[in-house]
Amino acid sequence: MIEIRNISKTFYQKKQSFKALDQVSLNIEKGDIVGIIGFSGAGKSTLIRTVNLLERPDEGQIIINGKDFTQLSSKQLAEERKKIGMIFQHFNLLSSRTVFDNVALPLELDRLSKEQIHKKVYELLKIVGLEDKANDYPKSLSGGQKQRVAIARALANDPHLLLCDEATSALDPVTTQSILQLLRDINQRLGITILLITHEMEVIKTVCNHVAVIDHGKLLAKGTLSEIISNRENPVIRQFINSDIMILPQELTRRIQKEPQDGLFPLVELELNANISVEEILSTLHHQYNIPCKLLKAEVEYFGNSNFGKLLLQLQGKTEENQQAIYYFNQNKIQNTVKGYA
Ligand SMILES: Nc1ncnc2c1ncn2[C@@H]1O[C@H](COP(=O)(O)OP(=O)(O)OP(=O)(O)O)[C@@H](O)[C@H]1O
Repeated sequence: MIEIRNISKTFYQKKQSFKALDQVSLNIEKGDIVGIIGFSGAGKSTLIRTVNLLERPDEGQIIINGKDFTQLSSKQLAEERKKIGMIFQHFNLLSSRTVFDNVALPLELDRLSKEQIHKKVYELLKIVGLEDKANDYPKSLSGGQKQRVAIARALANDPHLLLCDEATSALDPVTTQSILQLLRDINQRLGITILLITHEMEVIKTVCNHVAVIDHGKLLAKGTLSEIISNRENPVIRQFINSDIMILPQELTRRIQKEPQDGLFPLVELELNANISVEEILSTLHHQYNIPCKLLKAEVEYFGNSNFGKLLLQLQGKTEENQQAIYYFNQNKIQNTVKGYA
C-alpha cells in the first residue's frame, strides 16, 4: 500500500553536503503500525517527511495506493496529502485558537458548512476523549491533552495514513502509554495505517507490529518485532534492545568471587532468544540433566510466542554437571556469561 522505494536525500549547507538518507526502501501494508527507530541524527524525521513530500527526496519514489507522489502536480499532491494525517513532538497547535477551532481548521480549509464542522469536531473530540475541553485554549492543557487535540486535528480529513514524528518524546511515561493506547485504538477502530518514528524501544514494543531500524541514513533492518529483537548480530540493534545491564542483587555483589573456589557455585547470566523458552531451559536443567539450580533474577518479556530478556542462574551441581549446563546453553545458542562464583 505504501512503498518507499530507494529514497535518497542530501542536504547542502555552506558548501558542505550531508547525505541524510541513502537508498532507503520500505513497504508498509494497510492497517500496519510500523515503527522506525534510530539514534539522533539517523535520518528518521527526514524519512517520515519524505512520505508526504514535506521533504522532497533527491532520488527514489513514494508510491501510495498506486500513485507515485514524486510525479504528482502540486494540486494533485495537495489533494493526496489531505488523506495523510501528521502529528509532531511539539503538537504544533495554534495558541490563538480554542481546541474546537484547532480541530476545525482542516475542515474550514476544506470549506465544510458550519453544521458539518460542528458535528465532525465533536465526533473527533469524542474519539480522543476531550469533548469537555472544546472551548479551552492550548495553554491550559497538559502535554498529553495537547497531543490528543493534535491527533483529533490529524484525523479531521478521515486519513488512511497517520504519520507520527516523535509524538510521545515530550511526554512522561504514563502519558506516553495513554497516547500510544489511543493510537492503537485509532488503528484498530478506524483501520488507519500508522507510521511512527522514535528513538525509544519502549514505544516500538508497545504499539508496533513491524519495525525498521535506521542508522546514518541507511535502513539496517526491517521485519516483525520479534524478528528484529532476535537479530543479535547487528551492533546498533543490540544497543536498542539490550541496553539494560542486569544488576546483581546487592547481597550477592558483596560475596561474589571472580575465580572458582570449593563450595562456590557459578552465577550465569543467560540472554534469552526466540528459539527457546525460560520454562524449557529450567525444565531441561532440572529434569534432563538433573542439575540443581537457583533462579536469582529474571527480566523476561514476551512478544507473541517468543520470550526475550535475561536470567541470572546459579548452577548448583558438581563442576562437571555445571559444565554440561554451559554446553547445553551453547548448543542452543543461548548467550551465557559467568558473572562470578558465590
Ligand atoms: N534542512 C536540513 N538542512 C541541513 N541538514 C539537515 C536538514 N534536516 C536534517 N538535516 C541533517 O540530516 C541528518 C538527519 O536528520 P533527521 O532530523 O532526519 O534525524 P533524526 O534521526 O530525526 O534525528 P533526531 O532524533 O535528533 O530528530 C542530521 O544530521 C541533520 O542535521
